[in-house]
Amino acid sequence: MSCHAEQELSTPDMLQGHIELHHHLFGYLKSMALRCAADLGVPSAIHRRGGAAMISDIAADTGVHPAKLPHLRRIMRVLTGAGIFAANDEPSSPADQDGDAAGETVYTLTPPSRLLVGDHATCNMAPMMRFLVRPEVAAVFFGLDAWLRDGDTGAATLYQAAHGGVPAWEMTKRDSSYSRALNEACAGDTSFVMDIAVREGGDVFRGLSSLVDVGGGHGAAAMAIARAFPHIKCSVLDLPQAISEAPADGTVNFVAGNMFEYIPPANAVFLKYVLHCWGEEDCIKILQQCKKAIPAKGDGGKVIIINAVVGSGEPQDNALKETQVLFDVYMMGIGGGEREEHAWKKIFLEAGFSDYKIKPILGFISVIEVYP
Ligand SMILES: C[S@@+](CC[C@H](N)C(=O)[O-])C[C@H]1O[C@@H](n2cnc3c(N)ncnc32)[C@H](O)[C@@H]1O
Repeated sequence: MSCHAEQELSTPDMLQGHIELHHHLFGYLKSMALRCAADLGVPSAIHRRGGAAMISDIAADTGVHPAKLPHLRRIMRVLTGAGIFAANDEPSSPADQDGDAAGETVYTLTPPSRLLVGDHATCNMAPMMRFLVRPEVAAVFFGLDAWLRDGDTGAATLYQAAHGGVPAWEMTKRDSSYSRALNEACAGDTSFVMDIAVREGGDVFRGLSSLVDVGGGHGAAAMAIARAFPHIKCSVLDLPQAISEAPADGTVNFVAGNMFEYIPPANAVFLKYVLHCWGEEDCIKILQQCKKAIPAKGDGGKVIIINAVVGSGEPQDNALKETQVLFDVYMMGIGGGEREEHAWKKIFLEAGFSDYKIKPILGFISVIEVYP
């Protein structure tokens, strides 16, 4: 039996549709190839060779077995096609992969692979690659259609539906390797975003003498703030499973606790990438606790949020819009979502705050100051 489309589409349209479907269906191979290159340290290897390297150099520097050189070439070919690396003379067909000509290919870095050079201290995004393709994370989205049809899940998130009812932040308690991978991913991303936040939105920290980073994980944001503004006494509040593995170097004070119950007092509460993990009601509860922790209206207290504000920032190109949509679906999986300004405003007002100010710093990522 032929499918419906075969009777309706011209042959060129069928071919095009077939190609595009495969492009999307194999999309996960790009994610896996990217994770592989990040784990092998390919971007750093190219960087150490002065920014340009042949496949044999990359293999030698990353510990790839010489017998696997043709396979590494295939991976590099996928990633070059995806814009992660650039190549001077990319082989034109898979049949050329093992030929001599392919041996001459010189790979260079592009902006995305430059973000994968180095370690945490130098803004490394590699831990995020590792985390986002973990089986526990990918598994969340396998049940999407069933979850959408199911009206009986009550408050259960897609994450819980995929993990036998266990919420995301309970999983970090049960599985220390998952917890470590998440915290390392957040720390890598944070060191990158905080560089920009301090540069573009640093004014929000001026005049503060103390700050508590709520849901601050391993303290990367608090440490960045303490480095840029040494007079601010910075603390981090997070769940015990995150705090127990935090690298305490004395720069910031770590407190294990639950933000729904108590937040230690400070001039300002800082929340980076926390509220988009939660639905509206939970955000209001968290912000009510934040309000109790800061000085009252007129006494300089505020909440500083770093999160996406959908539709904010410069006019958006398609890649940025698509990234925003993907972030939103990912957060939906955990039980939250990305918000437009009107949704943020509703939450702030319902939590008892009187005003707010949004400053876009990186695409749709903004610094939001919220005042009692
Ligand atoms: C997406 S991560 C963001 C981490 C960090 N702020 C960043 O931007 O890198 C969310 C953090 O919230 C923490 N968290 C979740 N539930 C919490 C709770 N009830 N109390 C305190 N922290 C919590 C998690 O452990 C995790 O570190």
